Amino acid sequence: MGHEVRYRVRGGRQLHGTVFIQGAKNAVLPMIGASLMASRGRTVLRNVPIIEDVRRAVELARAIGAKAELHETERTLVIDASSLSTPVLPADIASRFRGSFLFVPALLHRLGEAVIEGVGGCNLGSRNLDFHYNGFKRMGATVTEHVADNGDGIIHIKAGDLRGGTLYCDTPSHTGTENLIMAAALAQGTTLIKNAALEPEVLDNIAILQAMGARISGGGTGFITVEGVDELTAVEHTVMPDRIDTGVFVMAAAITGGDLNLVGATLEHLGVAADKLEQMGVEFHQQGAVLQVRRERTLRPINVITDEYPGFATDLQSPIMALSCLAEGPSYIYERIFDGRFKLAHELGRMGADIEVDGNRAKVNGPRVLRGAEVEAHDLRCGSALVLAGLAAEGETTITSAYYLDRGHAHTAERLSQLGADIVREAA
Ligand SMILES: CC(=O)N[C@H]1[C@@H](OP(=O)(O)OP(=O)(O)OC[C@H]2O[C@@H](n3ccc(=O)[nH]c3=O)[C@H](O)[C@@H]2O)O[C@H](CO)[C@@H](O)[C@@H]1O
Ligand SMILES: C=C(OP(=O)(O)O)C(=O)O
Repeated sequence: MGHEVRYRVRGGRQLHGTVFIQGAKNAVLPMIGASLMASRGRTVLRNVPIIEDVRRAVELARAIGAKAELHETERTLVIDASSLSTPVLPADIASRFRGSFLFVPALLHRLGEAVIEGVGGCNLGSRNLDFHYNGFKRMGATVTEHVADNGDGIIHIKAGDLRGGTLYCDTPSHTGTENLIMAAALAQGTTLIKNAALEPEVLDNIAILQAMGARISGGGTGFITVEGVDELTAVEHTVMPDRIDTGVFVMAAAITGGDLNLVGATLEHLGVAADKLEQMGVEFHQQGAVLQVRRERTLRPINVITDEYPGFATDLQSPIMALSCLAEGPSYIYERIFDGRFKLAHELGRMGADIEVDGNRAKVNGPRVLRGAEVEAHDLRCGSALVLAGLAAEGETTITSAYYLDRGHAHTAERLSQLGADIVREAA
C-alpha cells in the first residue's frame, strides 16, 4: 500500500465558499481503458481527477507498454498506445484498483489475450466478475484460471477473433457494461447488450468511444447495440464531473450547516440522492455549471435504499450514514448492491454514533453528539464518511488507512481547508 496516510480533522466549523468538483473517477478509468484501444495517435483526456487510482492506471498503462503522461497541474492525461508490449496486468499494480480490469478489452483486441494477476478495488464483500467473463466467452474468448507459485489465482483470457453476439448482465453492472461495450466495439459484427447499466459515467464512456469511431446506440436505455468497426482513433475528451465527489461536498455543507458553491456539479447526476438530501433539509439551486447548496434547517431523518442509477448510489451510502447520525430521529439504510459496506458503522460508533446493523440493513439512531476519535477508513467511501463525521465532531478525529480516501478524492484537505475546515493530511 505504500506509506500510511492519515487525515486529522478538528470539527465544529461551518463550511462556506466555492469549491471545484473533480472529474469523475468512474468515468476516467474506463476512458483510459478505451484509449488503449487506439492503435494510432495520442488520446488527450482533460479534467482528469488527480487521485491515486489514476496514478495506478498510468503506471499500469506504462507496464503494458503504452506511453502515458499525467500533467497534474493541467489535469490532463496524454496516452499513446501505438505499441503495447505485454498482455500481463501485473498484480503489484492491478490489484490496487478495480479499474484495472477495464484494460482487458484493449489487450484482447490489440494482443489477442489478457493475463490478469489480480484485480483490486475496495473490499466491499463479494465483487464478482462473471458477467464480464460470460460476455467475453459468448464473443468467442476462452477464460482459464491457474494458481501461481505464490498461491494467487491468475486468469488468462484468450480472444481469438472476438465476434458480436447477444450479451447480458444479470444485474446492470457498471464496469461490466463498459467492458462489454469496449469488447464489442472492435469485434466482428453486431452485439446486443441487455440489462446494461445506465450510470452517467457509462454514457460518458460511450461518448468518447463514439468520438473514436465506435458505433454504439441505445446508451441509457438498458439495451445497447454495438456494430463492430475495424479501428478506433485517438481523440480529445473532457471527463464529466464526479457525482460522488459532488454528493460528499453537498453533505459537507449539510453536516456543518454551511453553504457552498460547487463548480462543475450537476444536480441531475445525483439521481434519487438529491431528493433524499432535500428531504433531510438541504436546499439546492443549480445556476448553470454551479450548484449552490446550503442547510439551515434541522436535519430530518431519512430512509435510503441503494440502487443502480438513477437510484441512490451505493457510493453515497456511507456519507449519508454519517450525516444521518445528526438527524432528529431514526434513519433507515438498506444496502442492496454490496454485502460488506457497513464497517463504517463500527467506526462511527467510536465517535458516539448509535447504529444498529442487521445484515444489509442499518438503523441510525439520531441525533447523537459526535466526538473526535481515532478511526479507520476500511474503504474509499468509509473514508469520506469519516471526514464528514470529523467535520461535525467535537475535538479531533484521526482517520487512518486513508490511502483509500486518496484513491478517489483529489486534494481533500486543500479543498476543505479553503472552505474553512480544519483538516490536514499526513503521510508517514
Ligand atoms: C471503477 C468503478 O466504476 N467502480 C464502481 C462500479 O464498480 P463495479 O463495476 O465493480 O460494480 P458493479 O456494478 O459491477 O457491481 C454491482 C453488483 O453486481 C455484482 N456483480 C457485478 C459484476 C459481475 O460480473 N457479477 C456480479 O455479481 C457485484 O458483486 C455487485 O454486487 O460500480 C459500483 C456500483 O455502482 C460502484 O460502487 C463503484 O464505484
Ligand atoms: C467501490 C468503489 O470503487 P472501486 O470500484 O474502484 O473499488 C468506490 O468508488 O466507492
